[in-house]
Amino acid sequence: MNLSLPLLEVKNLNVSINNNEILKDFNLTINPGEIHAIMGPNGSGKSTFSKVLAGHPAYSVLNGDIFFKGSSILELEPEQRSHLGIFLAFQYPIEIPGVSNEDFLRLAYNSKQKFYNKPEVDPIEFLSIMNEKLQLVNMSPIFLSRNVNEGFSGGEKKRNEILQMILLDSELAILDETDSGLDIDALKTISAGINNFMTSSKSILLITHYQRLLDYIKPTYVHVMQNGQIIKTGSANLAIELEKKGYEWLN
Ligand SMILES: Nc1ncnc2c1ncn2[C@@H]1O[C@H](COP(=O)(O)OP(=O)(O)OP(=O)(O)O)[C@@H](O)[C@H]1O
Repeated sequence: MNLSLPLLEVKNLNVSINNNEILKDFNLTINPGEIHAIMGPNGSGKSTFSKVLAGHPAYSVLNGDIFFKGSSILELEPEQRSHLGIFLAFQYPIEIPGVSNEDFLRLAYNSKQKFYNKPEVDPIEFLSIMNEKLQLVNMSPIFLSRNVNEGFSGGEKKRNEILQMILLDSELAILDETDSGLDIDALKTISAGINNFMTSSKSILLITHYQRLLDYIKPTYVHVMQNGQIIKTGSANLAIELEKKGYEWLN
């Protein structure tokens, strides 16, 4: 991988849903090794941005482009984006009744293996891979035999998202309010898992409302989003300032 190339480059992106323009001339560049946090008031377009990156079909890109590792991804299906290295941990992870977590994760893992012409793993090999990953997020193997997210508590769902992220080893991890619903110990465990995942060739985009997550995962940049645009960028200190002063002073 070319480390001098931005991992993600979003240029003048305008996005609408149901004829409502949500992202307006949105620009963001993320280089390998960087952690970016996006904060901002409710409804400012943070989740919309994350879903557009992952290729959610409900959103229309009216203008602009998204480059991942130097190539436009606008025409790519969500699955192709995922194989290329974009991972989105959902704000509200979905339940998949009737599908075991283990089967789901193995399918996702093998689908990526296949994309890169690598051998697929059988259930026994997969379990040995998973045992190591489960420990990283302090999850019991019991969760592998349960159906995907079905009946999981809020925090368990978030933990399961991070497990998937670690397994797929994606280069760009987008974490949408991963800290919400986590108890104090889980926040520390999950943060350690995320920090462990991070390398100089990967990047993380954190969407969060609270500074506390950034005590554990140190951002390179903190951005404030408002009305579909980034209106301010600063260092980790900006998050501390926002916690004290809110968003009003920025207008
Ligand atoms: N299907 C839709 N139809 C109409 N408007 C929508 C639709 N989906 C999202 N929006 C609007 O887009 C705007 C941005 O929503 P988004 O979820 O991206 O905000 P957010 O910054 O992530 O908010 P929060 O901090 O509350 O999670 C909101 O005003 C929302 O109502």
